[in-house]
Amino acid sequence: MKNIIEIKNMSYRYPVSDDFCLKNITFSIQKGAFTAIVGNNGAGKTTLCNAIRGFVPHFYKGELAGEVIVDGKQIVDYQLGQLGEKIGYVFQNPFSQISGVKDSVFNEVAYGLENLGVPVDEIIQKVEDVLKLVNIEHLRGKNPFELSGGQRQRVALAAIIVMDPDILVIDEPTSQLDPIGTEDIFDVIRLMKERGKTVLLVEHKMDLIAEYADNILVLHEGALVMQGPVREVFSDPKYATFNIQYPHVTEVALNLIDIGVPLKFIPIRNEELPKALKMEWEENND
Ligand SMILES: Nc1ncnc2c1ncn2[C@@H]1O[C@H](COP(=O)(O)OP(=O)(O)OP(=O)(O)O)[C@@H](O)[C@H]1O
Repeated sequence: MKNIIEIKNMSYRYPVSDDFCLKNITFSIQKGAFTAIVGNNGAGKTTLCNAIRGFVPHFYKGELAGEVIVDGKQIVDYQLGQLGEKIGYVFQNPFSQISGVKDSVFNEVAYGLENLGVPVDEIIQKVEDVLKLVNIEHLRGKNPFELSGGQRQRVALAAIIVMDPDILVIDEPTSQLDPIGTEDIFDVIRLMKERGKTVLLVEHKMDLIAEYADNILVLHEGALVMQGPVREVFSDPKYATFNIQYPHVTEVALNLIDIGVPLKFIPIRNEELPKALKMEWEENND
């Protein structure tokens, strides 16, 4: 499978800062993969997303070293507009994403397509499909500024999905949502993956990462300290050294191991803990 994103020895320093907030980062992402970026506050997750979508260095100047390659082309050789068509970016703060010039959710979601000059009947069809997908049909007539944070997060996601970009970079899409709303958003993201989209997601909810993502990048103080399939990273004792959350079930399992309860493997999804206990028990009682 082709690498759609390649980062080679990338370092970045913001203009006003003395220190590099991203340090010598190297990784690649295959087309169609769902990758979660995790790390403590200030680790550099949002800055890394901004480097991938070209805002570093096109918008935030500063000092960039190394290479950022998207779909075979260096990021510095793209126009920001070209990158905007290829990469849909959903902001951490849904309040930043609302355009402020549209008076209904329907028109807000249609806005990007209108700017591209897409024929009206096509716009209507696409917006209807996406409103249904993200489960906000009932909000179509509402003013985006009257919505709750969670509703705005859905509208922001819809406004990006409707543009049909190859890559989705999503920064904490569920911070304003309750557990049900959160699961709904992850279902939409899963659907995007099934449609062949490459997804990069910053998220603190590790249970959902364990459930849905393929790979994890672990950032710590600007360095990429671990990368690999979700199960490998959560099961690696090195992960514990960064004081980042685990999936709840993994936390419970590690506590059990600590007090001397052996497990056949380290579970990362809820349904796996009984399995790990049962396998261990059966092996010892044959
Ligand atoms: N515009 C900026 N100018 C200068 N420094 C910045 C800027 N934006 C972020 N930083 C600094 O860069 C570092 C990385 O910040 P970043 O927002 O990328 O981290 P993060 O992992 O996304 O954190 P959080 O989980 O809190 O969102 C931090 O030390 C932050 O203070």
